[in-house]
Amino acid sequence: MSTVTETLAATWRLAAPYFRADDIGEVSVGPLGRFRLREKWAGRGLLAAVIAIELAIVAITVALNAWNARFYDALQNRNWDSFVYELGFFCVLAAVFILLAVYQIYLNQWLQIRWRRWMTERLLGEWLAGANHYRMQLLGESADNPDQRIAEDIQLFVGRTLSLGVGLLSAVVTLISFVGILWALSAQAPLMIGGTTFAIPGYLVFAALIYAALGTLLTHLIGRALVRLNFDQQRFEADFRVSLVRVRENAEQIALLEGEEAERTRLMDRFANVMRNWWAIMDRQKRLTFFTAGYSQVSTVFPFIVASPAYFAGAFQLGGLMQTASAFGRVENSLAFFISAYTSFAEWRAVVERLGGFEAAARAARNVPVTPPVVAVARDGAGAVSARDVALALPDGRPLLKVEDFTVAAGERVLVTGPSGSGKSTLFRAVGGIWPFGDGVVRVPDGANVMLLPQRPYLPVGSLRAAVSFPAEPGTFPDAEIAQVLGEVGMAEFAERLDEVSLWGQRLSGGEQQRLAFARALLHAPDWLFLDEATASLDEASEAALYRLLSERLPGVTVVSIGHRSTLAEFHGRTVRLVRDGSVHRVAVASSQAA
Ligand SMILES: Nc1ncnc2c1ncn2[C@@H]1O[C@H](COP(=O)(O)OP(=O)(O)OP(=O)(O)O)[C@@H](O)[C@H]1O
Repeated sequence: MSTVTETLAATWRLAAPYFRADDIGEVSVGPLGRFRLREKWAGRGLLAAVIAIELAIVAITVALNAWNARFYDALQNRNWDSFVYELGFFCVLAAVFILLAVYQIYLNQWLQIRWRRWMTERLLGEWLAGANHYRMQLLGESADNPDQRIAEDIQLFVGRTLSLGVGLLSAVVTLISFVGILWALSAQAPLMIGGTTFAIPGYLVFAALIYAALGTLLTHLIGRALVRLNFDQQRFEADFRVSLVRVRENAEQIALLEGEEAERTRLMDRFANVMRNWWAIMDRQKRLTFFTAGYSQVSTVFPFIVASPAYFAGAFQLGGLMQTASAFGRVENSLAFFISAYTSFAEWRAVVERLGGFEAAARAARNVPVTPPVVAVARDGAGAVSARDVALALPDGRPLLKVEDFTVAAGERVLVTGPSGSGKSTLFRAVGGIWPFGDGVVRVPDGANVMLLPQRPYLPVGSLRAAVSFPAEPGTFPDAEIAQVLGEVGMAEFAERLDEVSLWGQRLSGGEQQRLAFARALLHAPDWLFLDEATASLDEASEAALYRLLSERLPGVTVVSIGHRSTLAEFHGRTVRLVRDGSVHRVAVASSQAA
């Protein structure tokens, strides 16, 4: 757990960039129309308005406090005119207060959504840029559950930072204003006990300060464990949710393997963490509430107890007593800001830590490809993809594959084989530029249009058109062209259903998904096509048909395939094998003849 200064520093790092953002945003101000201005000015303007309103509200509470004295004096003196006048005065203050309260929330929410949109865009950028999301996942735990970070934590961060920040400001200003008032009241009504006057300047202030400081300290001691507990709760909830999502995504396999019981047990195990932590939170919360509830009850009468000797000694009227009680309450309230804000403060700290951790993980992942030793991709391969003296390693540094010479000239067709786990897919990842772990340079021709088809193609949720066009936007390819390639890969019946929205990744059979991936390749027409067991789910005849289709439709394309089937060799000019060499594998035959 970080210290308070670390939390504040982390908050600053997270929050400040928005208020310095130079991108142009649009602000619509009701009937005044729309304005285009830099986002930082929209943010700063809204923040200034929120703060100004908060300060105006404090000014109204000060005015109400003075009104208290006059109003209760009017009641005590049975002064009708004064009573009516004060009622009118109150109505004016109340009307202004209502207006301020409404716009305080409205402008606050406006700022929240602009700030959140900006942060979401930035974090999404950091996460998705240059395959960073993939590297972050490889690097491990510190960036767990990015969905929660981006969807939930940003919202909480913006909301809590504003409410705590503005609340703190309001508490400080209120404190200063009412300490002044209480000080003046202490002079007006000195402390009298048993007929003796004690000349303690500002005794009401000290009574309020000691009372509130004691409350804050005890709250901190009882409630501080909640920081860790809230942090863990969010994590356990997210783990549970992710496990549920995985069941949904793998419903078919779980059903076929009758793995429901195992899944139920696993899910309930995850939920047990949620429960255990929840019980710990309940226990802490109970102790804290015992204290805070008791404290707030005592607070109702405490100022009267402190000020009553002066009242009963006749040092001031009912108005003075009520004003004292109200000022006392304000001082104590603003000092005890942390008491009521304790839980949200704890939650906020947890959010700041998670977001800070996520940003740090994104930075670390971004640095991996630029901190040697790395596997770099140079776009200077003269007509060939080549890896010479490249060592591929696992993310933890363990060596995986030695590549003395792996060269594929443009137009070649090469099959890569080797035992499971020898590093074939990892070799492709290195060529694709997403595997920086290891040492050496992979050279790819400048401007080469490379496409990789994995065994399980990714099909985004949406229309079939979007699925087949990915990674291009739907609409990039004319429907007629999509229909044609679908027909060519043996999926003619789907040409009518391009608008249909579905979880295509779950609905289509494994073989259909692989056909769809080939359709995608035909649409994008790359110069270099890397197929990682991309036909493994198809029967041999269909596999042969797809390879023949590739030759016809993309005659110049270079094809590098990973595959285990011997029948694949006939579609390739040569085979490259990965063989075991001690504890690692190496590319053994750089250019054997076709098997
Ligand atoms: N993110 C990772 N963290 C740790 N180990 C990994 C990671 N990714 C891959 N590996 C390991 O690296 C080795 C090579 O994996 P790779 O997928 O390249 O093998 P492969 O030759 O393509 O295997 P297969 O033929 O079974 O698909 C495997 O032992 C795998 O467990």
